[in-house]
Amino acid sequence: MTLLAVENLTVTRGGLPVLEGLSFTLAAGHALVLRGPNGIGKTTLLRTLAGLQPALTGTISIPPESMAYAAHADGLKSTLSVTENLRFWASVYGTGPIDSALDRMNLRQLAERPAMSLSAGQKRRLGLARLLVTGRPVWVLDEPTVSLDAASVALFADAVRSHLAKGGAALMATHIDLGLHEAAVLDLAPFKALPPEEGGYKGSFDEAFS
Ligand SMILES: Nc1ncnc2c1ncn2[C@@H]1O[C@H](COP(=O)(O)OP(=O)(O)OP(=O)(O)O)[C@@H](O)[C@H]1O
Repeated sequence: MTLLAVENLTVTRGGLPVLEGLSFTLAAGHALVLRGPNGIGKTTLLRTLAGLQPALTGTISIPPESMAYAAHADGLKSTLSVTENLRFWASVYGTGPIDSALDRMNLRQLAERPAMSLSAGQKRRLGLARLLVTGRPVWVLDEPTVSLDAASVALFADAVRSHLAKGGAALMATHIDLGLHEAAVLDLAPFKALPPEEGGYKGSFDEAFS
């Protein structure tokens, strides 16, 4: 079953297309890793899918509300404890107990600590635990393992696997090997938008006057 279908998408940054003509599907139980050099547009694509910016052209089959987006800013409430943060998110998403998220991301020992007192990697673990309480089927993750040590990367990979096993899907931009060998890879290089002088971006100035 397809959970996410993207068709002929063009995404922009600073008003200019960065990726164009992008189509792909993501089925239940599958993970897709976005690859491409710095600046190709991975973050821009994920932000567009998450509804944080509009696409220039194309269609996205599901609304942002079906996705759980996690990026560099973790969206944590710094004065709330780890437990309170997770309870807060569980109430926002209308889901239930947070115990399994605490355990899965190895946060039990830190449960009463305010988020602001956590290390960068611990904050990242809390950010990933948030995904677990969203109950949303499609995870959209931008560099999810930044600051994580090897043990935490393994915890994260386990959490993704378990999400896939329950019929979820994950789309991830990452430069590191997550050890998720079942994940497919989408190379974004062929979708790099051409600058207008090389025949790219059909909505160019000249065309507007033709
Ligand atoms: N605020 C901005 N205004 C204009 N252009 C921007 C802005 N932010 C980023 N860009 C440009 O948009 C392009 C796509 O950036 P994006 O962050 O999506 O790439 P990325 O593939 O995620 O890169 P990385 O691997 O370094 O995280 C880059 O060429 C970048 O320089």
